[in-house]
Amino acid sequence: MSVTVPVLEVERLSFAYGPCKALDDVAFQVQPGECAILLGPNGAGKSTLFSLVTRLYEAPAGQIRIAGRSLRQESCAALSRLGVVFQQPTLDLDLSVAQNLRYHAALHGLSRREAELRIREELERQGMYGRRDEKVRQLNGGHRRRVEIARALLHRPALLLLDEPSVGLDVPSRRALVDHIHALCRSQGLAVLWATHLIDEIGADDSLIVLHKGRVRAWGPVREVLASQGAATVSAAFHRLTAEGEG
Ligand SMILES: Nc1ncnc2c1ncn2[C@@H]1O[C@H](COP(=O)(O)OP(=O)(O)OP(=O)(O)O)[C@@H](O)[C@H]1O
Repeated sequence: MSVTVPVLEVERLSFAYGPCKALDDVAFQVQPGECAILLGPNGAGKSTLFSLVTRLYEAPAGQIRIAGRSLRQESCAALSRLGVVFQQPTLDLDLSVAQNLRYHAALHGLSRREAELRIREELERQGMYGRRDEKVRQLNGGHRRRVEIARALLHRPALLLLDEPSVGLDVPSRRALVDHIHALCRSQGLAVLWATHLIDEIGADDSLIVLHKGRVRAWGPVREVLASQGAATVSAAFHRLTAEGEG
């Protein structure tokens, strides 16, 4: 019997900024092909968790494994399996789409030939290959996001981290982004950890990780979290889970 290694394993993770406990004994897993939505009110600890998974900060307590590799003990191997789209766009506006992607491919040590093949593949997947020679400045927000996703997937990560990537997008661009990410999970077996405030971005087959005041209040498939809270909607379950401990 084959055992699937989780793409992301977070175990007993805690982190504090001085006296302020930002994460307290956080644990969850994301499996291949799973889209896990990280929901939490302001200050819940989402950015701190992302900073630890991307190794911007070192976790003093707990363990993070990406595709079975410990972020602490095998950090290069672990990080090479990670793609990230930050909330703030990070493309160079004065370079073309292809130039931005080539730069990223070089950082990941891809050969020129391999880089060109993957750039084509990822941009075609996003319907952006015909625009590869345009400067990023000429693209609208939705198209820039697509380029960022193509870039994050260029080195074929097992795990894609999305930090509120739909902020600032209009409704059709947001819908297209949500559909696209879900299609990638299904077709590529990509695992996604997606931080969002927007409950309408959640699909029926996604899983939820609800973080509040640094602790995981619920983790599991959407329907199980709804059932555990006796809630009809994600919004109602979220309000129940995050009202606890207020005041
Ligand atoms: N650099 C810092 N120094 C001190 N405290 C911090 C720092 N960054 C975050 N915090 C605190 O840590 C806790 C978690 O913050 P974090 O930014 O991770 O939450 P978040 O869920 O990302 O919030 P938001 O949705 O508002 O971005 C909060 O109480 C916050 O005030």
